[in-house]
Amino acid sequence: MWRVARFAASNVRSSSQRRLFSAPVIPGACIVHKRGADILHDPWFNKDTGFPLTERDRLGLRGLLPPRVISFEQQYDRFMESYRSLEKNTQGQPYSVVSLAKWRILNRLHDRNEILYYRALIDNIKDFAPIIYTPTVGLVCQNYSGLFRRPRGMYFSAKDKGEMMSMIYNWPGQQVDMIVLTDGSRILGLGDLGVQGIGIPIGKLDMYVAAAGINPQRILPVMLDVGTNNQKLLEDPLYLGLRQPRLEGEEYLSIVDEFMEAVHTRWPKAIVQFEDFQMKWAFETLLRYRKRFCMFNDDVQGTAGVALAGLLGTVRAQGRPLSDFVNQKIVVVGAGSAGLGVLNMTIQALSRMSGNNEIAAKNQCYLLDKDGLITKERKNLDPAAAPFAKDIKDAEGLKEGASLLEVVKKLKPHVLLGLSGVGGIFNEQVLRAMRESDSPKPAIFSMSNPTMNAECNAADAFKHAGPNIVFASGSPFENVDLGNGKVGHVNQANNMYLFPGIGLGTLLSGSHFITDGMLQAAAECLASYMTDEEIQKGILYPSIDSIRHITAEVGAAVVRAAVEEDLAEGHGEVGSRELKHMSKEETVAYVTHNMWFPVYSPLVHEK
Ligand SMILES: NC(=O)C1=CN([C@@H]2O[C@H](COP(=O)(O)OP(=O)(O)OC[C@H]3O[C@@H](n4cnc5c(N)ncnc54)[C@H](O)[C@@H]3O)[C@@H](O)[C@H]2O)C=CC1
Ligand SMILES: CC(=O)C(=O)O
Ligand SMILES: [Mg+2]
Repeated sequence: MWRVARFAASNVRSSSQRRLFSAPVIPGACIVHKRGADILHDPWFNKDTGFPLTERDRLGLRGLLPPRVISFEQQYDRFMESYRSLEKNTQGQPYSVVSLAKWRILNRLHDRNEILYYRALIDNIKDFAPIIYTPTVGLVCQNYSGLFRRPRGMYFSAKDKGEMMSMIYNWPGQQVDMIVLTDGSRILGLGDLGVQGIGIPIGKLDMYVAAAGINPQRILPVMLDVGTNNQKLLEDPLYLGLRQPRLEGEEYLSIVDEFMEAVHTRWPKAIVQFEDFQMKWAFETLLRYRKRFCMFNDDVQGTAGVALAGLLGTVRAQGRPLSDFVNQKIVVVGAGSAGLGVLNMTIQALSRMSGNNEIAAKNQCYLLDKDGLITKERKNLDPAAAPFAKDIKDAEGLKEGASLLEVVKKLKPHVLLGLSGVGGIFNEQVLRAMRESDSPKPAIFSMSNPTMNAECNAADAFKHAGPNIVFASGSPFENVDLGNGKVGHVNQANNMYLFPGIGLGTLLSGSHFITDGMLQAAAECLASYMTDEEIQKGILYPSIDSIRHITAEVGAAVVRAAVEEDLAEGHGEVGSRELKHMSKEETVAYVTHNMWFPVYSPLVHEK
């Protein structure tokens, strides 16, 4: 059962209290095995002009830097000034020019000085997330081969078969906690981008550092390059990946198997997040590895929890008790890894709430793909979508393959949720039809990324579907001015609100697996986070400014779920017994205490 009491408990926190949250600072000394110029060229240790004179002496840096020592705060201000002047100078230029220029300046800092980079990212997450994450990261992936200056992360290709166990030891970090892995086959809604998809693990891991406080020396973005079926890339002379069609079947799986074994051998406790795999491999690898390794699929499982939290929020926004969730008619558009993940978790929740009545739960939900409404009459029905296909007798007179417009007109759904990757399919007619929804506050979730692939934009949603809707999108949009001082609030329904907490909580619990119970606890925590006052205004998710706070809470919920399932073996000095005896507040404090925060720490040289 969903623990409804938690929703009431959430009301005691105000947004200002959340903003006051601050992470613990003061890390100890940091051991380096290099000296002199090698340190200046290592972004993990480099402090630029910030090295104190004594440290310059100790590390053989004296004379390699201009004499004046600049404080961290001055360095920070200098960077932000140059960022703001770039913003000013590029005003009015096309989106792609401006955002790529912003990405370049951030990327240069990332390559040079990670402490300063991550501090700037954490302090300006609202401005910078759209650059290092969706939508700009999509543009960066599309242009990756041209933008490439330095490698980041690791690249395992089909040509490395048999070598991965030794290759994994080429990574310079001693310990890795968090890996984000892609094969580049479905990058956001942009399709197969081959090796260029490495931008996604990099962006996701930046969010891990910023939101979850994972130490950047312990993260590893990985590209599994098994070829690409993108003809344009195969013909591009600058393309940096393998110029061959994608491996399929056993050949493909043997590459992923070898990588997973290699990772597990070197870092048995590392957590692997699978990201942006095309649907067939997303499901197959999840099934194959989730009981053997500590892994999850973000698109299937992370997205599901975020969507479910939003759907529960829409019930509260209607002024209804949560138990009314069982009466919501939900239309999901897109039957891929994300859409099916969402539907699966939603049906589980509906079913629990209606006394384990899965049939009643399924009756509330409708699924469409590129060929329209999916029913049991569908020829060549995808086995993954089959459990959600409508029995034609329960389809309210709708036919197999009915169009989106027909479905919306007939059903008058409470929720219209897009995960199709197709920009603009919630067109004017569809949105107007949502005015007839049976809900006083219909929900429109346009969750596909990046911005161009969103099913509709925020302004159109409020304009055509009316001012009463609650709106969420996968990529950020500005709030909409509805006139007369009213604001149409735009929520960002993105898995970034869960995956950092899922990874962090799993790490700190010491669990070897990520179970449905841990994922459900993460989703419940997010769902209960918003106050009734916020929800009434149509605000379903926290502001990205408080992502570190929500991540600590989600992380703690995941730890506690692992403890409940007797999977928590502890982390570092904290053993399973201590975890068992922690109260909820103590667990949050434990998680918060373990979040890394960027400050310069004294460097100590060791041979
Ligand atoms: N907001 C978030 O947190 C997340 C958003 N996404 C976004 O969701 C989108 C889909 O991702 P996946 O499910 O992994 O992709 P996928 O390729 O596995 O599935 C896409 C689905 O959309 C369907 N589709 C295509 N054209 C359609 C149309 N005209 N009408 C209805 N359905 C149509 C396809 O038949 C397929 O079932 C991507 O744009 C991705 O960026 C994915 C994960 C998280
Ligand atoms: C957000 C995300 O994971 C996606 O669009 O694929
Ligand atoms: Mg993804």
